[in-house]
Amino acid sequence: MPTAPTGHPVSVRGLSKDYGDVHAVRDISLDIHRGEVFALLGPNGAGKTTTVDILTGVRQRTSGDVRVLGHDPAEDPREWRARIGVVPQTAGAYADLTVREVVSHFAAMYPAPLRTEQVLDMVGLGRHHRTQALALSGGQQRRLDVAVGVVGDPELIFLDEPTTGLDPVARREAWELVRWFADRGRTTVLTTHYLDEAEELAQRAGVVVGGRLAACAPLSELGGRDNTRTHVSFRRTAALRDRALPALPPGTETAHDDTSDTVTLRTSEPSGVLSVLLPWAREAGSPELPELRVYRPTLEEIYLNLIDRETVACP
Ligand SMILES: Nc1ncnc2c1ncn2[C@@H]1O[C@H](COP(=O)(O)OP(=O)(O)OP(=O)(O)O)[C@@H](O)[C@H]1O
Repeated sequence: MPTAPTGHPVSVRGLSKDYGDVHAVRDISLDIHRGEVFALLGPNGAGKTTTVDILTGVRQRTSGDVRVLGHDPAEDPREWRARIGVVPQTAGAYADLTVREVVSHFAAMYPAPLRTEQVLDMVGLGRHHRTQALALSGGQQRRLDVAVGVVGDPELIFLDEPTTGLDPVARREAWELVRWFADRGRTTVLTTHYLDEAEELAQRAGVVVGGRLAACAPLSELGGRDNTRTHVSFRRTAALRDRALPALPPGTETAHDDTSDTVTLRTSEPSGVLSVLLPWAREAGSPELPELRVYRPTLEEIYLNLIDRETVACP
């Protein structure tokens, strides 16, 4: 049964999952677009793995409507399973086989798999193809999980924290692999705690908090990031402490952190702020403003601010 060409590879409406009294996923609505890398972000225990497990047919939902490549994963049809690739959070337990044998074994389950050697090279295990899987290091084992998950050349790939435990070189190899699939028009759902990884790879992200979708947007717009103001901050010297701030450009917001005695000015006119701030400091006998910083909030700061958001839908 083919997917409707206009349909999204993943479409979720009102998804909820309870484990007894624990409401792990609450009323999530989400569309993942064809060909995109979609990052699923959120703190520990937020409900990301539960969501991925439902989308991949590993767990049953409590309520809601879910379509993955046009099918309900709860029905788990065999030909549908061959079209998705899954790298679960927990590492696979491979029998007493070499790395090459493990990947070949999984490749044989798919109608049109990638070449085993190619996949091993892509995950950086080419040199280790004769090594017993049980003898691999933790990071190498993780690379083998990735190889097993993608060897079927899937249309849709679920990667649940694929780079946890990988060294920086291996992480970048994993990123290359995600990009390689994206270039082939494949769709990827990437769960990660690494915001730099999301920023490198994903076009859009959903932030799950307490089982709810707290934000869903292109990475560049997440949490209103595109509209965020520039922050101008400095530590007050004794000379500045008792002086009122100068007249700042209209709309500038002022905040003060008592612990560090730091003033932060949020503005859409950072040059205008500096042009009145610096003469003001000079006149006060403090020509250098200690710890002067001019910056836009990072993705991490935006993410941390999102934790208290209301539920949103993700069209
Ligand atoms: N099999 C289970 N039985 C009972 N509760 C569960 C089960 N699996 C998960 N939970 C609970 O459901 C909630 C969501 O867990 P889940 O593993 O989906 O979170 P997560 O966002 O993937 O977390 P992490 O980032 O730590 O992997 C947590 O409160 C967790 O304790």
